[in-house]
Amino acid sequence: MELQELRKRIDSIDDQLLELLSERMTYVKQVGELKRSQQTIIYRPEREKQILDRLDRQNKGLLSRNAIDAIFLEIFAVARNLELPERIAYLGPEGSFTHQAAESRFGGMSEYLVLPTIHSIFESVETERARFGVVPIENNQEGVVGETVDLLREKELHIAAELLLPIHFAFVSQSDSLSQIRRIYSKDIAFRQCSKFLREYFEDQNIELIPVESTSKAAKLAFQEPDSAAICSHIAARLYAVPVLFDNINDSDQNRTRFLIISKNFQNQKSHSDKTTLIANLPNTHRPGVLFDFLKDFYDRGINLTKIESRPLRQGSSFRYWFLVEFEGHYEDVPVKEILDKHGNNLKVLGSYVRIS
Ligand SMILES: O=C(O)C(=O)C[C@]1(C(=O)O)C=C[C@@H](O)C=C1
Repeated sequence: MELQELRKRIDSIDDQLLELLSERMTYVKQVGELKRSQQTIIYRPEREKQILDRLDRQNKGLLSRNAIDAIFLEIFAVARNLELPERIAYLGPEGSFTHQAAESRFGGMSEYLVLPTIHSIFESVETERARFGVVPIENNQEGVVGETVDLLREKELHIAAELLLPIHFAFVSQSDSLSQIRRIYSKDIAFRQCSKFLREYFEDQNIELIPVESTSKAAKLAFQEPDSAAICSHIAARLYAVPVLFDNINDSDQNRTRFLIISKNFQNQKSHSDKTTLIANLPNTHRPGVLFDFLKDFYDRGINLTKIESRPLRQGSSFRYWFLVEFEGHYEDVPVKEILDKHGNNLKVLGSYVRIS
């Protein structure tokens, strides 16, 4: 087929897509009105997951699961905006991986509040300046983000969803040739995680590696100084319009960060694969068997634990701990309810949500 004919067909399909999307949005608007009259929650991650799973099962064409997710998550984000525009706070600066994570779930059209600390994200959600907050909780190479875990215990907020972002670094520069590059900006940790690439391409050159506070600042500097380069996220490269010379330069392809979407007064309905996060303040943990007995309650009911993290109680000079516990299942599942009833006041459920990790 000729190019012109191919484009004519694409145009005709786009017209149909637009019409269908508009029709979809008329129903979405009605859902929004229903939800407003019943005062229920707009964001329903478990419903979105159900749609994505169904489309994936039905899919016979060229689109991969990732492609379907990307397209439809953007449609859901537009739909939620139509139902009720909701502000989302994320840990900045703009161009950070948390920004990339927030956009992957809430789309390009949402209103964002960029805040400088994890504490300020929790506060903005607590005071309802933002409906949702996006914070990192752990990286599979570097471990847990202690501040997030501690604030989950301190504040009365809930977990609405989790999301996983592959941490892919890009090498960006205005310069056409590597030999013209004099300096590379990035965060310390990014230099560490891209050491093979740096060795391979820059070992023999006299290049300065300059650590800065964020990879987005690095991208900005690379934009301002043509004889420099930056190692940064895709979103930062796009934000500052610095050309990507090499993509995915990280040593390990397995580097992933897990983020939480936090909210006030949020409860998810059950889906087929949920995860629950809770805080356990067990009394007398210095005595033998206290933690063992608690964990045995999960074992006895065949509940799979996915994470346990101990954090200091910060009571006087003692070494005592509380625990962040995560497991497969929903807080409304009978075996989970039994555990919650048994340990009552010692547990605080932060939420059950669609399991991704
Ligand atoms: O089904 C709903 O509850 C909707 O609000 C519709 C819709 C969608 O676009 O399909 C939008 C937002 C929700 O997060 C889930 C699904």
